[in-house]
Amino acid sequence: MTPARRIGVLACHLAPSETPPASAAGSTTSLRCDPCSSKLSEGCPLRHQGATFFARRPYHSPSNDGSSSSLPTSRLASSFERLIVECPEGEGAGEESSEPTSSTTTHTLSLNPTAQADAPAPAPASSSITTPTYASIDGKPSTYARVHGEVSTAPVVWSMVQLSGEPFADIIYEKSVGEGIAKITINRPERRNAFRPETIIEMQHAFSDARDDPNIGVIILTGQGTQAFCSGGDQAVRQIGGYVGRDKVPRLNVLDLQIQIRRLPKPVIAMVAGYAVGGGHILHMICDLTIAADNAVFGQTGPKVGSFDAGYGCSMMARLVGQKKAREMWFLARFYSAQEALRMNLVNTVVPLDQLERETVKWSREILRNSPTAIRLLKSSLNAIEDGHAGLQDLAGHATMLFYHNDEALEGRNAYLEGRAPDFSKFKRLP
Ligand SMILES: CC(C)(COP(=O)(O)OP(=O)(O)OC[C@H]1O[C@@H](n2cnc3c(N)ncnc32)[C@H](O)[C@@H]1OP(=O)(O)O)[C@@H](O)C(=O)NCCC(=O)NCCSC(=O)c1cc(O)c2ccccc2c1O
Repeated sequence: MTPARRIGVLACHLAPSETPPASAAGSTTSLRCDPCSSKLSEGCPLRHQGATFFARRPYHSPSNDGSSSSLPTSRLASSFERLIVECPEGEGAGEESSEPTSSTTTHTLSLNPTAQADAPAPAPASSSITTPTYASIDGKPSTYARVHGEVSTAPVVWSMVQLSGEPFADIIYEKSVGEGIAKITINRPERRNAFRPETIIEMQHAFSDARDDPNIGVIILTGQGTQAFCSGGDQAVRQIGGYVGRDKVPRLNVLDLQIQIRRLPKPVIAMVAGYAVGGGHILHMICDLTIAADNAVFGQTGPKVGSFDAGYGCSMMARLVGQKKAREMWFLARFYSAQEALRMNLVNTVVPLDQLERETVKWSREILRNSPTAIRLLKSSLNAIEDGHAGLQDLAGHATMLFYHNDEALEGRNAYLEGRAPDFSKFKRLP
């Protein structure tokens, strides 16, 4: 029998005495296939290779049946033929261990009695798919990792958003149900998601809504389909002076969108499949993070089509890839694979195309766990040194917002409204 592969086993809180029953059905009803959510007990119809399984109950909650055992925080690996559950004697089994340790009990459950005994084991998951959330000094989960647990990669339930006014024609705007993620999708796949003035105006409305919605903490920007994130300005509507929309006014309004994304006090993640070229390449660079599918292609085309973005398109790029490489990208206008882009620091990670949204959502959820004010200030601070007066103005605005939560600020306002001199004497002048 080919042994089932373990993709990575985290701490399992099943006590050694709690041996899972020989039938998988009873013990695995709360476990679901990570990519497709099918119940482990029923088998994954898509037979995802090397899928991880995870328990749906929240971490550290009592089990639904009222028993006192805490949730198995394991990320369980399975080949669908068999499920291996490693149960350490104590807490804190090592992650990614290849062999059971002496303090580990291994339970093997037969999941699919009809499976071929000599069926090939699934390929091990690429390390880029399961971006490790927590490193530790000894391979064992740190206290922080145990408290926070793994980030869920369960699929998001998206709900379409329609704002007042005309329905969106060039974009799709969605929000996750019960989570703080918004997704803006350029929806012109027949033009490789090239943007025209109307596309940009719709994106501006959606970004503005996501900025103002206090429930939204992360925004994903992407393109419809797998062929392109965005191929830049629609050359078919480019005329003298800019790109022309229904109102016949030539515009370069993507420049306003760049500023909007840059100034938005929430992280924006570019989720890139296929081509991110021309003005589309600059859009992904402006985003705070870029998650690339392995079919992604990056590059500038401007010099080939008689255009250039000498604003963020140059300064941002030079910061990301360095001056020499930026000159290469612009002067030669070559295209670069996702792996090359990773090596050039243009993107944060590369994942298989079919894992793209899953990984992007995982990153989003990881951000959403953290302090929104810390994230807000960090984005502004990371921008500030590059953005000169505008960057300082943005950072200073956040300082004012925080000060407005403070009694000292309220004393000033109250004194004014009450027609008296403010008494700031009780506020300490800290070192
Ligand atoms: C993106 C491609 C490399 C994809 O190649 P592929 O072979 O996969 O697909 P096709 O070439 O057959 O494309 C399918 C279909 O889409 C049309 N299309 C694709 N991109 C565009 C586009 N940008 N504009 C208009 N139409 C586009 C294509 O014509 C096909 O249509 P059919 O009817 O024939 O089916 C490749 O398509 C490609 O290289 N595209 C052009 C990329 C490009 O040059 N973009 C513009 C760069 S300039 C720019 O974006 C820009 C915009 C601004 O607003 C600025 C503002 C201020 C300063 C600078 C700006 C700026 O530089």
